[in-house]
Amino acid sequence: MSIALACGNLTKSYGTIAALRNLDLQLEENVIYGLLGRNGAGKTTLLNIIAGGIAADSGTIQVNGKRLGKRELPENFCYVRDQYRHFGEARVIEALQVAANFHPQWDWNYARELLDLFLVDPDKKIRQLSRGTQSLIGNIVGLASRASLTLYDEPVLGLDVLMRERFYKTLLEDYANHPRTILLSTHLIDEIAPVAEHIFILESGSLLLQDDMEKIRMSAYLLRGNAEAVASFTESKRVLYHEAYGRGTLAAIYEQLADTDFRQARELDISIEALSLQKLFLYLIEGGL
Ligand SMILES: Nc1ncnc2c1ncn2[C@@H]1O[C@H](COP(=O)(O)OP(=O)(O)OP(=O)(O)O)[C@@H](O)[C@H]1O
Repeated sequence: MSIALACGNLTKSYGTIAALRNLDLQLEENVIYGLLGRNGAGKTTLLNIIAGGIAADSGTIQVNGKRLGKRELPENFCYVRDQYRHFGEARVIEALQVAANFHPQWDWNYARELLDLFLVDPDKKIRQLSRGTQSLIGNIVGLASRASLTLYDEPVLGLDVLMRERFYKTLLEDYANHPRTILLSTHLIDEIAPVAEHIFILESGSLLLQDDMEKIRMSAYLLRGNAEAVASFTESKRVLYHEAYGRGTLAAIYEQLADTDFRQARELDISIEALSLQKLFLYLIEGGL
């Protein structure tokens, strides 16, 4: 696998606020990534720096092995955020024409299909559209640009559940036919779990956890049982969070469990339940590491 994007030791502060702290992050070619983090974790700052919108205080960004200069844009990339509401008086079709000029792999047939699919009237003025429909224009640009590196900042913000599902389904279908590197930042954590192949969790400008979604599914568990039994079971395991209740203990762990572990848990009368990505996120943030 080759590396599409590598951020090395990125640091960015706004006055006394450290938005990114020595962040290292790599994206492999043709993988869908999820970027999670609570408000103010540094997600938008990271995406803006990669997209050349703001400069990092220090650190490097390499795209396909080539180091980017300050505010230099990656080649063949697309950054989708809520900028379309600033197009105000322009019509949807005019905004797409502007986007098409910037993206060498732009597919007009596909863009028209997407306008139909997402029920967006190309002749409407952008200011006449609802907030959710304005977000959809960005998503149409992200899809139709077919850029080899696409960054989405909160692409489903303001979309109803039907349009969110439709967006993720369309993204996956198009990605299967036109593989590319995609980084999606979102607060709707459980919706990203079936879409992303690898997850980054940012907290206070640093990576708290990153792993393949498959590994996360096989490693995030919630245990409940007698306090001593849980303590003995988790002795050499990565415990994210634990809490006493009555005479028992609840523990969230991050560890791939073997058959022998499940057998031991049964013998110790410990219940094991898989944690959703959202629950894992909550325990990580609440419990630290
Ligand atoms: N232009 C700015 N001036 C001052 N502080 C800023 C600026 N932009 C971001 N910050 C601060 O930097 C930190 C990271 O912000 P950032 O917008 O990157 O977080 P985020 O993870 O995208 O948050 P959210 O999920 O709420 O959009 C926050 O503490 C924020 O207040």
